[in-house]
Amino acid sequence: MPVIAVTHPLVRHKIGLLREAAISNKQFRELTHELACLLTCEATADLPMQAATIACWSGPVQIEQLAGRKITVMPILRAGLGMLEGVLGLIPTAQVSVIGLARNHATLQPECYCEKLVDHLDERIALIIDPMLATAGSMIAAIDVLKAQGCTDVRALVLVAAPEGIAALEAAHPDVRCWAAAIDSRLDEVGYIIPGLGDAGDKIFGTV
Ligand SMILES: O=P(O)(O)OC[C@H]1O[C@H](OP(=O)(O)OP(=O)(O)O)[C@H](O)[C@@H]1O
Ligand SMILES: O=c1cc[nH]c(=O)[nH]1
Ligand SMILES: [Mg+2]
Repeated sequence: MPVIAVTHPLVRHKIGLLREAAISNKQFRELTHELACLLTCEATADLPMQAATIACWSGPVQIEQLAGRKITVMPILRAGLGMLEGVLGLIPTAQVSVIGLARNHATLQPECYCEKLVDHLDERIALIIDPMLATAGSMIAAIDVLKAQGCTDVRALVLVAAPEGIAALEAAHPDVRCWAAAIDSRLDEVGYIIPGLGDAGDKIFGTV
């Protein structure tokens, strides 16, 4: 099942706070940051571990370390930037691949205006971050870019997903798992998620 609803009580509580119409930019940013941390825990729960021996104060001790492939985090500009520090706070050695996608308001198709990827994507796990999965056009375009560079383990973290976007993502990239803090009811006639959050980019950056 590519889209996984995260049902942790802290996630459910914070998503509820995020829906408040009168929320300030500061509060929206803070909650987005906190939710990104919580989603990161869920999306990395199966990372492989390896044993190592270190010098502990009491003598040699066997510990566990993260093993295997390195991670790249890919924020989808702009709104994905609101989740970046939350992910990097838990995975500080991750490298960041940036993609700028703006949804055309008439066609709802994503238009790419920036792409700066790290190297060796075929050896990395990718965590794409974006608060909103609406039609999923933006997420699918970001995954297309990563797969074209050979990335084989792509994961996505979103705050709110619409059923229409989930269906489109599952059809386009059935191998990609997506962790969502909430799955909402539907899209409206102009492609906004209902009940949703409104325009996440505007709320994070203070634009209208
Ligand atoms: O699933 P989709 O239908 O593609 O819609 C979701 C996209 O729309 C929003 O970005 P937007 O294009 O508004 O850009 P912004 O982050 O700069 O505000 C959002 O952050 C997603 O990237
Ligand atoms: O509901 C939506 C849909 C797309 N982008 C947003 O920021 N919000
Ligand atoms: Mg926007």
